[in-house]
Amino acid sequence: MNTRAESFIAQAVIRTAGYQSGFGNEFATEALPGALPVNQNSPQQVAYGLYAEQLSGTAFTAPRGHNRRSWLYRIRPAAMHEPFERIGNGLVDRFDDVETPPNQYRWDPHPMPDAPTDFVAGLITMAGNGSPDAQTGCAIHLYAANQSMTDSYFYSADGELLIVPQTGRLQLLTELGAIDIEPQEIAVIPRGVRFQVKLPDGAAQGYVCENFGALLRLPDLGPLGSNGLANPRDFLTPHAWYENREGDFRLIAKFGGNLWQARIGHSPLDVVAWHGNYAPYKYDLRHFNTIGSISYDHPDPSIFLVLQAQSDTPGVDTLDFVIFPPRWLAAENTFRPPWFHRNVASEFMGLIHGVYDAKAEGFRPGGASLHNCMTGHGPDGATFEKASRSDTSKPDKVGDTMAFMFETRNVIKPTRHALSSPTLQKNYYQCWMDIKKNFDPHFNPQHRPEQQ
Ligand SMILES: O=C(O)Cc1cc(O)ccc1O
Ligand SMILES: [Fe+2]
Repeated sequence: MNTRAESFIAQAVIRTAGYQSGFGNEFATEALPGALPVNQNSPQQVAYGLYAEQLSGTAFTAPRGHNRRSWLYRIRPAAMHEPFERIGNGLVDRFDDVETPPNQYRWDPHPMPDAPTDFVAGLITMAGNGSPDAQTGCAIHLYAANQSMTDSYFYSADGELLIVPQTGRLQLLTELGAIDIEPQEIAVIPRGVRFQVKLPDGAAQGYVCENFGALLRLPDLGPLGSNGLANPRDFLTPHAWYENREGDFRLIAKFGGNLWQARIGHSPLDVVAWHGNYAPYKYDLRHFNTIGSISYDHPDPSIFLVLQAQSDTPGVDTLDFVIFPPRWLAAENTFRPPWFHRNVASEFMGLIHGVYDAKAEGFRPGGASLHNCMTGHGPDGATFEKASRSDTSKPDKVGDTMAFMFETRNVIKPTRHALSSPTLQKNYYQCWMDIKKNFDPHFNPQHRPEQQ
């Protein structure tokens, strides 16, 4: 890395000291004073000799409440690069060419690579559904990287990227500014936005959900009222930041499920000013205002919904991002952990930190699990035994935890790699096999424990 590049990264660190707050706001930000045009988007000549460019994330005619676009004022237009050519996909894989068994699956964390590997080379597709062509569904990737990106830049034309770090901080240098995130924070990079990933800790691992469908948004709150869950002001978008850097660089695109590469003679992170509502953002999961039962029974996990991608069917999302944060359990005379269940939806889970309250052991931070449409799952045997005998007259804190779920309308299809990976736990199903038969046809209902 040359010193010039380093000085710009240092500048990025300074600029990220503050962010613009609010979800999907109309932001306006300039790294040089007066770079934004006044009263119009596309003047005949832009200040500082910049080029005006519109970046649209929704159809031009999408209703105003859903319409997302930004105007970028940049040193060179995004069109300036050599033609793209196919490169190897690495472990970025398709998920539609292997039959999906209706089994429960769980994986240990993926090992860190030995060879130098940056964020893009470190992507491992685990599962997915739908397709970028149909603009619905998602791909679920892990990443394991030990090298910062220096001379390459990346974007996905297939979907917006929801990045969930599990170990190691990330510095996301994007066209629209720089975002720093650490485990228990997330970031969303919109479809098409070019970026580079630096690793301030030298290595990082985590999860990425690539959302092919409608843009992620905050859910309606219904009877909860006007506050709660993820509050809009906690979503942070960077200020404009740019680098004025020339060299022999590579622009890597994910397009139609494949990786493509073009030579580019300058950094595409050259946006000096921008305004609009199509921009990357970060969110600290520890700010989630968790709502739960204070009477009896464990509620549906929809109360833990952070972000949703809506489908055309009201109430049915193509993708839900749900978290299971630290919280008090106070419900009485009830089985407090997640119950046994089967759903029409499909569930891919990850663990960022601590222990997940439905699984006594085996679900490791950095690992993953998959329970597809109508596949039976729920607490493991040990968790069931403990929770069905615990004292529910006192509240209990689930303290040391941060699990999450990518929940989808359609079946989540694991990739060939995921199904053959050494990290796959072959005996996962055993966690339910020791559940005791307690059935007693002579049980006297008069003697049952107190009910609601
Ligand atoms: O399967 C899981 O562990 C996720 C989950 C959690 C919960 O609290 C209720 C339902 C559900 O699917
Ligand atoms: Fe579940």
